[in-house]
Amino acid sequence: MVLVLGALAMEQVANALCLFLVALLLPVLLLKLNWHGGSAGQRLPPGPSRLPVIGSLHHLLFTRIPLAHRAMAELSRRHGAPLMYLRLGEVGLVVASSPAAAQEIMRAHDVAFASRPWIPSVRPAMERGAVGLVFGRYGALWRQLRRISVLELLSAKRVRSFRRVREDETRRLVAAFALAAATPGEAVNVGKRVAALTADATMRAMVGDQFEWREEFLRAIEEGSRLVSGFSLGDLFPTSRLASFFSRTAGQVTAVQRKTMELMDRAVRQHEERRRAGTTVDDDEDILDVLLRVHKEGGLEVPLTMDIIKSLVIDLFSGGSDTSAATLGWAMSELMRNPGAMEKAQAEVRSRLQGKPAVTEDDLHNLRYLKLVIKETLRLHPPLPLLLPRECMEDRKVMGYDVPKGTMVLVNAWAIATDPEHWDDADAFKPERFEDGRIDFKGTDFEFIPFGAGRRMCPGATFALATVELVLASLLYHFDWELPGGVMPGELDMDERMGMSVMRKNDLCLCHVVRVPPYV
Ligand code: HEM
Repeated sequence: MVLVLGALAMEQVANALCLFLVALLLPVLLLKLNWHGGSAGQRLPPGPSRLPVIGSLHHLLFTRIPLAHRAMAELSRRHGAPLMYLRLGEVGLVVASSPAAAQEIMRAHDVAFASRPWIPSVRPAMERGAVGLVFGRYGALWRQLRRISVLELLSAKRVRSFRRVREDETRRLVAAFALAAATPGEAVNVGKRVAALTADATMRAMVGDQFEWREEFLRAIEEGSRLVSGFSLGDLFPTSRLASFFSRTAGQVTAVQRKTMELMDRAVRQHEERRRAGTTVDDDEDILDVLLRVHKEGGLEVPLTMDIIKSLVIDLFSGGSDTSAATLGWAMSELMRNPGAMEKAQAEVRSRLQGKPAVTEDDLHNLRYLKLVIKETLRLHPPLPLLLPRECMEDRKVMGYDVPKGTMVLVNAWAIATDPEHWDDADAFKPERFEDGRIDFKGTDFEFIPFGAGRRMCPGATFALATVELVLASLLYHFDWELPGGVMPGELDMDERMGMSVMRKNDLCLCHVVRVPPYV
């Protein structure tokens, strides 16, 4: 199953129902639970004070900062705790908010933190065998899926093989915007159109051009992500039967999982029929084709079941689509707020292409400034600001503190990448700061880790950048953009909302004129 636990959505943690239920359950839980702040002799990392039963939850709620990465950054700053301990209900949580803390977790102790937690909302779905890459526990199956993903499914060669899909989808987007430009002054919803493009391009790469159940699939994925991107009451109190009685999330997650697996079944049948009919050409394989071939060839250390194959495809789709859309939305927003950077990026792409009718992937190599714009966007707006949760598999000492086995661990990549201690003018959008090529997002510079680091680092960066670069270059090449209604650049709101990734809260609607007409 593809459920991406993007991060803790504070809106959900704080939702009224949860609070009401906590209040209702408090007396019962107080009798039932034995609150403690760590075993005797343990030296937990510092952090805010903890109350019986609810632990540190009240601190997160009272910061009144709706998004978890910002609330946790504020708490970590307030308590001077680059490695911070929180207790959310019964769940022990450690948050790393400095490059040194991140490096200890993802490099020095990488194996010990290489698993993912199965919170009660997702556990039933996982235990039914729907384990893919994102939620896979560290072990032989995960290692094998990781190897197949890195070497076969998301390799540079495979990503190149989807070039036609990306260029085709981008051409369609540009043609649609060119048509819309015929009505001067009318704003187009850039964010929404770009999200549809990344969904379609990713879906075509995963299951081919003929998947007829697009809408149903997208709806199910969105619902699944909504359900697992926050903590339900049952997740906060996993040992309480009362809490799990009130929490319906696990049942809802299982229902969504059934739906997505059923839709994937149809895709598998379609692919098998095509293969039997001999119409699949190796050069033209989509990701599902590759997995079915690997399955048929056999000889794997851990045999792949059909459920695992379907879960992996769903994982790659959910991992890949929203994150790229979010990056594009934020990149366009930052360029609109920073006309100097917009002008420079447009001048670069226009001077390199010299009036060609379309941007192709061959043109991207030369677009140096565009790549800096994308890096700076990922610094200020990492789509997964807390990466994905890890779980400590054995008692560990990190930065001199005890991290007990079973603790959930988050790395606040956003806090690290916007910390004035490590970045000059940290909040400003300055692509030039990456000009000297000293810092990259490959997982070795711990002050900039939008794709994570270590064994669980994102395997999809090449896939993502191929789409983001082509679409952004095309939007800047063909059109000039303006904020509607006389809004000044500095007035464009940058409010965030938590979905599968951290997206713009409000649609990015822009007016545009055609500068270089596309070839239609
Ligand atoms: C701008 C785009 C993207 C960003 C910023 C991003 C970021 C991340 C991050 C932060 C993680 C967690 C890393 C960790 O725990 O250390 C992750 C994991 C993952 N990503 Fe991405 N990602 C992007 C695009 C993609 C794409 C395009 C795909 C696939 C087509 C993908 C597939 C995955 C998978 C499968 C995992 C789980 C890996 C594992 O647990 O072993 N991502 N990504």
